[in-house]
Amino acid sequence: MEYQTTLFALDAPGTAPLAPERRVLSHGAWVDVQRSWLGEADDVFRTMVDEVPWHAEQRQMYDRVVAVPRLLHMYGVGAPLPHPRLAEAREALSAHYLPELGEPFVTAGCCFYRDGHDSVAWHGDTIGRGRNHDTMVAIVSLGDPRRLLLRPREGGRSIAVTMGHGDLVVMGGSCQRTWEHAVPKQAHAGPRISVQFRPLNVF
Ligand SMILES: O=C(O)CCC(=O)C(=O)O
Ligand SMILES: [Fe+2]
Repeated sequence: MEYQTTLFALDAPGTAPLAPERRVLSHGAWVDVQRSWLGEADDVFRTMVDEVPWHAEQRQMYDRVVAVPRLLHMYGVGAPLPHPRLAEAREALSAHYLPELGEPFVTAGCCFYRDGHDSVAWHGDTIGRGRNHDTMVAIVSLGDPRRLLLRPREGGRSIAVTMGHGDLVVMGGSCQRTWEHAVPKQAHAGPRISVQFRPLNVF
């Protein structure tokens, strides 16, 4: 019986068919959202907590060195991902977005937000191609829900997208250069992992 269950689980498609809903923003930016997309999200989360070689980073802020408030690991081009569902997810995203993106997703940047104190400040992923060209960053979220805030660089109202367990959120078009995003601190939050799939030369 155990054996059968395992076989079925392995046979099951890892991810639901991709049919995200698009929210068109100003300046040629957009976000796609598909709730509960990733298969076996619980198992992917647990595996990542235990097996990703998480490390802390520090950065210079004016005259001080401060801890980056989250743990990080980057799976570069060709690096095996820590769970087969993630490899499937990347393939499915590459296939679905290829006509629009023109290239595959090849890297997987991972962030571990240990609790509500961990966060990421306002920024765009503008190192490399995202500085001057349209591109995409596809985020799979695992664990506790957190808010992704987005705001136009020129000023204007921000929008919030809650990223829940297994949800897919794709930032596309000019989003990295005409908008900024952040994951703000919040009073109460359990652990959350974010996996960000990016094309070559987008950081
Ligand atoms: O936590 C997230 O999903 C977003 C992280 C992010 O924006 C980044 O690492 O560039
Ligand atoms: Fe980012």
